Amino acid sequence: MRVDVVSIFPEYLAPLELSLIGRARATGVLDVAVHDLRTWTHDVHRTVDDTPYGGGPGMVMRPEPWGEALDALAPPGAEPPPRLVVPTPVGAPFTQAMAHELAAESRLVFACGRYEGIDQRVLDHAATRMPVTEVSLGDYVLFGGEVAVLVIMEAVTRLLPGVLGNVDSLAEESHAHGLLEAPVYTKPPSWRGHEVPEILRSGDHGRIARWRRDQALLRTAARRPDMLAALAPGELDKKDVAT
Ligand SMILES: N#Cc1c(-c2ccc3ccn(Cc4ccc(CN5CCCCC5)cc4)c3c2)n[nH]c1N
Repeated sequence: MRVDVVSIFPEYLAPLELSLIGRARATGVLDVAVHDLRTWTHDVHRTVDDTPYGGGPGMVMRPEPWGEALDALAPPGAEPPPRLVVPTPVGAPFTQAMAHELAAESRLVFACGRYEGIDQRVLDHAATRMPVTEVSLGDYVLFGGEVAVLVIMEAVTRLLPGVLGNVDSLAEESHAHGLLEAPVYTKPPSWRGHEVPEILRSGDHGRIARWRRDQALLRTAARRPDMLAALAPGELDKKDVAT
């Protein structure tokens, strides 16, 4: 997968060189390039923003540098065109399902906005020649899109072939089964007066699976009743609701 990221703070994306993403890059699974939007400015002050039409707080990112950046990174006629991913407070919620969709793409271009956002015409023009996805991490307000790109890139990279050694963990992930995961434990068996639940040390895999399912249901009911309500009919088998 080829990924281009455009930002006025390219150094914010330095973590993309670390850990599993760094290894995915080193092994060729992932090819990432980070670009400074100011590369595509031509004035002495390298201006990327201006006041909003219609008034309102803050500044808006000018369309011209973005237009030239996207022309350079996604030349008209390039096949297949990349998917343009734009983190924004007004985007669709980023979910594990969306992470899977993005992981299936061969090319992604991330546009990191700042200030009050990017002139809408940039997205409208891009949409005439490539798929555009406006995405939000959640209902809270960030300074810009860079942190969102780090989150999205981590969620997507985990799904790429060969990145996660233990593919079982992908299959077991809560958002794959619609429930939150059960609590996890490791050695020592007793720590500061806290014991590992005996069931997990019993070796009885059937009872352990039952216990984990029960814990997942309890957690989900307590913390994410929306996920419980969204479970497909039949996902909760009779044993789950036994008293
Ligand atoms: N993903 C994601 C995000 C972002 C995100 C993503 C990208 C950018 C680019 C710029 N900002 C800053 C910003 C902050 C608030 C507002 C809204 N205005 C506030 C003042 C009155 C008018 C409306 C706009 C722009 C961004 C924030 N925030 N939260 C997420 N989950």
